[in-house]
Amino acid sequence: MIRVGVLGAQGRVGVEVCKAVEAATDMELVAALDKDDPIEGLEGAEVVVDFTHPDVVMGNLEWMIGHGIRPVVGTTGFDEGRLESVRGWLAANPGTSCLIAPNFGIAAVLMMHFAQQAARYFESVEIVELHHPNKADAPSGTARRTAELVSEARAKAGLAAMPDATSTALDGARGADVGGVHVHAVRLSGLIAHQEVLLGGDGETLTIRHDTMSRAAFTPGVLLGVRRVRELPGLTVGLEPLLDL
Ligand SMILES: NC(=O)C1=CN([C@@H]2O[C@H](COP(=O)(O)OP(=O)(O)OC[C@H]3O[C@@H](n4cnc5c(N)ncnc54)[C@H](OP(=O)(O)O)[C@@H]3O)[C@@H](O)[C@H]2O)C=CC1
Ligand SMILES: O=C(O)C1=N[C@H](C(=O)O)C[C@H](O)C1
Repeated sequence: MIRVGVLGAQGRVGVEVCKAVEAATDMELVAALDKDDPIEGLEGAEVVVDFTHPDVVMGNLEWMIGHGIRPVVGTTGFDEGRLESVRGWLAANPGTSCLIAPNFGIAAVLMMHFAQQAARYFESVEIVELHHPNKADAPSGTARRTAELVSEARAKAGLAAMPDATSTALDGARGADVGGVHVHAVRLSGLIAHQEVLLGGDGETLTIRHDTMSRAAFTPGVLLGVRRVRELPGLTVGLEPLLDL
């Protein structure tokens, strides 16, 4: 049995993760903590799933890694500086490991993978992410990661900057620039999490779209991460290696 803790257990995703861990025959839910619970409540856990908030996740990670707990992290807001800090904590605590995935939905991971594969064939790529209005961060972790993967694929293929003659624009009209890829964030009641990657070339376009219909969609990927994080070395970013992508 894997002894699992959940941080953010009363949140929108945390509730689903607790249910999934309790239903898994190879896991025991030993701690389900939320905002005002002392983090020491995680001490009996081998693996802890974190779905909290970008403002608190770094403190959680430093504490967990320092206590030999392996984190499986869904919380977003990671940039290269934050990932480097996590690598430092892991290096100071040999034998630990950590998985951080901007999206645990299998279809979402495939959407990112397909966008990365398609990127080198098109001169233009833009990303539109659409989420519920209670989301803390923009753009989404998934959109940021997709843009990074697309940007890397374009650089590897030697593509030039995308065509864009805009010389006058209202602030924000062209979205955020992530590695040269424009990312647009929509916040709309009624939505959960959605993304379109728009690719354009000579006289044709390709749209890759992903829709999350239920937050239960994240739990198979989270359980996979919990089962496999112990065999991963150091820091793993993204679920791709666990899906052989
Ligand atoms: N990787 C993935 O597949 C996915 C990632 N996410 C990400 O996960 C994060 C959480 O999303 P979501 O569940 O919608 O957010 P919620 O706000 O619904 O849940 C977060 C929970 O964490 C609690 N919390 C805040 N601070 C702490 C703390 N220090 N210790 C323990 N619990 C704390 C919050 O309490 P309170 O409300 O009182 O502040 C809340 O109950 C976001 O960053 C989101 O982008 C979301 C979906 C999928
Ligand atoms: O906050 C959310 O809801 C989600 N957050 C993740 C992100 O920022 O990419 C994953 C998914 O989009 C849902």
